[in-house]
Amino acid sequence: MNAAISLENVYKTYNNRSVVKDLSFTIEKGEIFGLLGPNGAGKSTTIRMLTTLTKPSQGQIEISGYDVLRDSMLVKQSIGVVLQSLSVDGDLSVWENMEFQGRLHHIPNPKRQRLINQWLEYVELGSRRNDLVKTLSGGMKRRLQIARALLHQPQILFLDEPTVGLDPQTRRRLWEIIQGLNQQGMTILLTTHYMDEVEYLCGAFGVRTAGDNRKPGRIGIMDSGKLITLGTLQELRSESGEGLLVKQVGEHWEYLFFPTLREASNYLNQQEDKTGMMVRPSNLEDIFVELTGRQLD
Ligand SMILES: Nc1ncnc2c1ncn2[C@@H]1O[C@H](COP(=O)(O)OP(=O)(O)OP(=O)(O)O)[C@@H](O)[C@H]1O
Repeated sequence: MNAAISLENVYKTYNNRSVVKDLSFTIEKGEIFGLLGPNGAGKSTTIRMLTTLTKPSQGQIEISGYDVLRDSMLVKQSIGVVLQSLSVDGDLSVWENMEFQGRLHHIPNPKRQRLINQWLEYVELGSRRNDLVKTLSGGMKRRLQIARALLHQPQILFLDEPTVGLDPQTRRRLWEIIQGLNQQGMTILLTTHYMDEVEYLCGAFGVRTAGDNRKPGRIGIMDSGKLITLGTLQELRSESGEGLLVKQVGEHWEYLFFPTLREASNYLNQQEDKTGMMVRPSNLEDIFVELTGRQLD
């Protein structure tokens, strides 16, 4: 079995209300997987269950072949976690934050020093090692969080909305860092509200180098606690329709999916009155809105 992450009929219930319902899917080793969903869909709760921060109410979760309930220590050793809240200590220096994490994981010296150096260089914070974390920008803090999560050499990295609140340049730099980790073989599960993030990291726009045999990442969309679809960007587009006719009706827009762009164009050409109509390829946001019936905040 080559699964890095596997969920089987997982539920999470708070006060008799199931906020995650019958979740089953598998993520392969080395895969990059984007979990999308509107606010309250259950993405963070799912990440919290996968990272042993909260227990599933029902069902089975295995991480690197270890059960999250029975073998939680082994699970913790095999994962790195970057959550939404910035959990780095602002009154410590960059290096001290890394030192603290290394000691928590009982990484002996000189290996600890070597790994701290290696990961700070990787996230381009080597020159800021002695600076207090509170003097860093939001993007630098996020990079420090990633470096810290990787210090104990996990095989799987969980990122809960890694680029929220960051400017476009900083977001792109983080994408490159995340993609680089995946290219080195790291399994990555991220949640996000940003369609372009998923399209870049899990879709057709991710940079592929010559001889790069990686498969495109997969995307899961959750809504009201359930996984409503799962596949590569291309699979999701084929399923919903690759061609889209956008039509203005009064103050609203209607979206009509067609199997191909050509079929959408043919339909448009057959219309006597083409006012307020246009045809274009469908994208992830169209599919998201079609499936969840609403847009992300
Ligand atoms: N500790 C808790 N106690 C009770 N309800 C909770 C708890 N944690 C989460 N919930 C509820 O579970 C549902 C799913 O929340 P969750 O944070 O997992 O969604 P999300 O998809 O991550 O949303 P967002 O995109 O806003 O972060 C929400 O209705 C939330 O109010």
